[in-house]
Order: sequence, then structure tokens, then C-alpha cells
Amino acid sequence: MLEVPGLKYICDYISAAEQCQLLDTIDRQVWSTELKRRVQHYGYKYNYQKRSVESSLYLGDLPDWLLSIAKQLYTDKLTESLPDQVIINEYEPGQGIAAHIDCVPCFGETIISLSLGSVCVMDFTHSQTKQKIPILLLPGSLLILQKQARYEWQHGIALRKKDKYKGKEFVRTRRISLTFRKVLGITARNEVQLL
Ligand SMILES: O=C(O)CCC(=O)C(=O)O
Ligand SMILES: [Fe+2]
Repeated sequence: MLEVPGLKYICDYISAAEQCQLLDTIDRQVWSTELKRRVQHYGYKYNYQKRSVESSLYLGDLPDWLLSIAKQLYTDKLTESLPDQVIINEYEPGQGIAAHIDCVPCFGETIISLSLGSVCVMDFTHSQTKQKIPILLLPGSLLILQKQARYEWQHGIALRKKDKYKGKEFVRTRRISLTFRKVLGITARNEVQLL
């Protein structure tokens, strides 16, 4: 884990009961089918084509059930600013996400991903050296990307139905992740003033 500088992993950040409740709440919301995997955007809509977030894409404050987690992350000093944007990703077995670095001009220094549902392996690949480090993500865990892990290493999830990690096989089921970010340059307050 410590092999990727700037990467932190926290097990059991939320309890099994909280995970169930959160999944239930997520499944009562509307999913977008604009990508192969289903997504939900909160706070600001991320434009996948333009790789940008604009003030016109402000969706409103985070709903209470996400704001309470965002506040917890902030009070636990896991991030330097209160997250105001969340993307929820759903991965059915076989689905994944291409290796990428989260938009640098769009989002702040800390990206936090909360995992629910299936266990899965996320691969970190150094942009220059191509060194690859797999990380096992368990439900209820947090993955915190800062410094090199945020800016110099790509992260992605292979399109697979099972993962191998340290000699063990993990069959994937449905996984949901919530990524918490701080949008740069635009604030909710500016947005309100514009209205
Ligand atoms: O599924 C995850 O944990 C990460 C998702 C991700 O990398 C992203 O939304 O940028
Ligand atoms: Fe990402």
C-alpha cells in the first residue's frame, strides 16, 4: 500500500449496517446511462467529453446523505477542504474504468473513493515508469489519493469478472463507489450569487 506515495487506505470506514443503508439510498436515486457503467453525479456534473466541470453544471448542494459523509471526511482531516462534488459509479462484474488521472484543473488535491459491494482490485500505474501496483479494495473502505498518487499515478479497474490478488481469487459481484472531490475555481456561493 505504501508503495504508491500519497496513497492511503482505510479499512471499515463505515459499518456494514451503514453500507447497506447507503446502498439502499443510492438505489432509490436516478442513474445516468451516459456511460457503459451507470453513474450518478452530485454537486456538479462532470462533462466526460470535455473532461471539465463548469459553473453551468452546478446541480445544487450535496444531498444530506452525502453531505454527512463529506463532513465526516473533512472533520477526520482526510481532506483539506469540504468535498462539494460526488460521482457514484456502479460496476457490474466485467465492467471497469480505464486508467486515468482525475482532471487536474477541475478538482482539488485530494480524491477520496468509498467502496461498497464487491471486493475489487484497482491498478495504479506510474505515468512515466509504467510501474504497476494492484490494490485490493474492500467494501466499507476508503481510498485516499493525494500527492504522487493523485498526480503521477493513473488508477483504473480492469474489465474482468474476477480478480487475483496475492495468489487468491476474488469473484466480482456488483460494486458501487462514491468519489468525493472539491471542485476548483467555482464555489456554490458564486453560483447562488449568479442566480
Ligand atoms: O471506482 C472507484 O473507486 C474509482 C472511480 C474513479 O476513479 C473515478 O470516478 O474517477
Ligand atoms: Fe478516478
